[in-house]
Amino acid sequence: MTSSPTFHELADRARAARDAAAYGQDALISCDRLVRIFTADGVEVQALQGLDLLVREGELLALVGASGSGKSTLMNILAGLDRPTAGATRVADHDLVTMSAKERLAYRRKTVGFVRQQTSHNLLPYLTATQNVALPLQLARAGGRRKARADRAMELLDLLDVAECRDRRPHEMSGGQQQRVALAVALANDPAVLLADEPTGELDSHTAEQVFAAFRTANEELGTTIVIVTHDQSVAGEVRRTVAIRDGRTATEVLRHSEVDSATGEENLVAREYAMLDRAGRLQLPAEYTRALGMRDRVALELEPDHIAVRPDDARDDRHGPGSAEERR
Ligand SMILES: Nc1ncnc2c1ncn2[C@@H]1O[C@H](COP(=O)(O)OP(=O)(O)OP(=O)(O)O)[C@@H](O)[C@H]1O
Repeated sequence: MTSSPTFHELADRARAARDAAAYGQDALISCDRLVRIFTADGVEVQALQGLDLLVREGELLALVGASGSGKSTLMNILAGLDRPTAGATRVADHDLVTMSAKERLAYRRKTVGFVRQQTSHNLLPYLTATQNVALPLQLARAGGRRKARADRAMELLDLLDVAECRDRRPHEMSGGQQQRVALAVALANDPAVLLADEPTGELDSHTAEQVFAAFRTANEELGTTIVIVTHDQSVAGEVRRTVAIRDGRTATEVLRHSEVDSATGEENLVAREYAMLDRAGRLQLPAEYTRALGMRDRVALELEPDHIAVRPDDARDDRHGPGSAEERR
């Protein structure tokens, strides 16, 4: 039997709860129980169902998930293009729920950059690469005079390895070049966060690799925090953190770190899968795991000294089932 806590223990617990950092305090992006409900033809679709996500400054993170799991909905909210139905979300100290229309416009121009899947949606067709990159600087009234803006544009095109496209219009560039120029446009105002929704979705694998390398360069050289939605396994497998969304919630995460093999001296990327535990204690187990063990509806739990064991329901028969004679007693 557990003894009742002493007065001092209770006082310590109260102090610890008070001093505990508020959720997401240190994060650059924080999504707290985000809900987004769409109503189409009288039917409600819950695109986000209490999604929690924290992203630290400087991270390069991949978001993966089946079609319809809520990835684009989340990206549109983070980009300031849409509002959640409920929940809280902050990006670089901007509260995306209470923001006024004017603040929202400034947020979209200065705080976030966005790269879309469709190459044709990212660039203005009648402007050259340099002019496309200089435009957001002009709109944000940043970047100084015309010459200074052109210099900044050239610097970015150079960094992303598309300097040769400086005087070309989009139709004179390949799909991969267009996406790298689009990345330069999105980075022009030095955004705190760069969002990309399937930026390599229309490209062949070799070109996709080059475009992804440009994202990595932006992250490493400019320190930009990047969130990329992708179906591309080679992208998802190369970042340090991949977050999987399922049914409008963050379900699992894969974290990767380098380890040096002591025998060969070779550096390998080691991956480990984690499940997300929300503040209500809810956990989503990967479907492959529960299917493999035939788990559904109810599972057996055991608290061990250093872990919690989750096992198939061993009482799934009439004697012990819900409403059984034993339970009713
Ligand atoms: N404007 C809208 N009106 C009604 N339903 C919507 C709207 N936008 C999204 N949905 C629905 O919300 C759910 C999540 O959609 P979302 O586009 O976020 O998924 P996704 O994970 O990005 O999918 P995909 O990988 O196919 O792009 C889907 O069921 C979708 O049909």
